[in-house]
Amino acid sequence: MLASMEKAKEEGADLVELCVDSMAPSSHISHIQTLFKQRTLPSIVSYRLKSSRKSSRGGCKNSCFQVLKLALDLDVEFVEMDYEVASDMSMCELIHGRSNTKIIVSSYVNGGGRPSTEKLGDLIACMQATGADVIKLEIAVDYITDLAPIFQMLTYCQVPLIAMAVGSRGLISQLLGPKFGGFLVYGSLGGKSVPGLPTLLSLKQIYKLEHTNADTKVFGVVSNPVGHSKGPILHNPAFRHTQYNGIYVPLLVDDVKEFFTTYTGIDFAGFSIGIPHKEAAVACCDEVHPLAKSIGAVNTIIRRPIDGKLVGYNTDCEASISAIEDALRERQVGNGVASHITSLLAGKTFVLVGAGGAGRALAFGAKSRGARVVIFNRNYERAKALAHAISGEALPYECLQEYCPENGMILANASAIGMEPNSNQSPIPKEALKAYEVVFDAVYTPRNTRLLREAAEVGATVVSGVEMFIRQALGQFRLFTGGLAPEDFIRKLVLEQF
Ligand SMILES: O=C1C[C@@](O)(C(=O)O)C[C@@H](O)[C@@H]1O
Repeated sequence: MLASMEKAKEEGADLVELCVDSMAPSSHISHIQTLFKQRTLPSIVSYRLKSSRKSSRGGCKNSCFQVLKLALDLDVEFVEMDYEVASDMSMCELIHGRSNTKIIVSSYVNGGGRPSTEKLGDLIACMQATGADVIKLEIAVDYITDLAPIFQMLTYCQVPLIAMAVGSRGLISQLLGPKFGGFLVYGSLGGKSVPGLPTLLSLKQIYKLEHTNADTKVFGVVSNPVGHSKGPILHNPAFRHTQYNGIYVPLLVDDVKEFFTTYTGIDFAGFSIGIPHKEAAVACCDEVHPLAKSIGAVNTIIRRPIDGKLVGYNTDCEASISAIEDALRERQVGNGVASHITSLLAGKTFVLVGAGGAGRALAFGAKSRGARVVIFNRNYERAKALAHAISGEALPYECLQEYCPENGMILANASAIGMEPNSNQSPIPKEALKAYEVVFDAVYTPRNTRLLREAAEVGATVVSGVEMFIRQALGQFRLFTGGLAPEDFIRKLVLEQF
């Protein structure tokens, strides 16, 4: 524990929690005393009866009392105990007789479904009556929307409150804790990923929560899965660079409609929309930009400050098409062809894999530049519907590998094939790539997908999804902040991090 404490110090922790219940039954009290005395950071000494291995056999309560009393005697900064322990008469005496130590009383709430603010309020009042200085609620949540009452409690509760929502959908209970007035935030040590817990390193290096306050605007990427998104490592530093008071967080959303009808506050200011929500999110907007409307997919939603209305945009279209056009232009210049041709895609065959949100953006973009768009998608019906919408062509997915009406075509993968953890996959065999002049992959994790590697090997010009990612994010940043995006800064940052 002392070694971990040193590690926490190196990673920038302000204080650590010493979960003594994990060591108490087997360790001699003198070892615990040594730990308390030799602590090198302010500490919370916690002893949970519920998680203790011996609790059912009794005796543990004694050990709990003994350890907590020792922590109080040694003036450890915080002592944390279960509500049940704090309500015990003999503990009450200790709590009221303490000198410098602050008491955290905690309770685990697992009601199933969204907890009501009334229920939480009542619980907090009872817990406060024990003489607690700080209340901690650990809450099991099934959906990200279950966190709304917790943010309300954090905002309005008069007592210092720690909220910790358990599980991967609970992550923002930590990241947005300080914005809503939470007393402290937990992070995991050593970059270790624990569902629902940010790493301490990400708190210090990416989110820098010390800069957030009640006025901080909340932005985030609404996606499922969401862990792959590099949005947080781009937008958070960019906000700081431009001195914009915002935070950008991963939002693991199951039901996009419910998300937008739950988080209606003006502080939830803007969103990137990722897989698989780009099409469903259109219906959540009060207004949709004409381009996004014709595409039928939004990847950006902002809450308009003047009236709180949700306005949807699509920055994927311009981002992906302009990246492909730039690559074509460079290739032509490399081949000694004049560089002033404006409609580089006109008359070209543009083979698109995928007919979801990103696929729709590419299809509309390519069509608007005069390309002949041919769509392949595992779900053929969806391919046909998109082809119909843009007056393009759809072919069965099985035909992709033989499809070769001409050479010098453009291939764009807008499906998730090849995305981590399935990075050994590619939508098309290497041999078939010889028919393509430019190959684009919307997948950006990994940066160099199997498709791009193989395309480069057969001599195609490749366009990475990272380029699309950067360009769509530049567009989003402008919409989020109303100001210019620091392009050079963002490019450098993303290329360093990928
Ligand atoms: O497709 C993407 C990527 C993204 O979903 C992300 O992973 O951060 C964010 C979206 O805005 C964008 O259109």
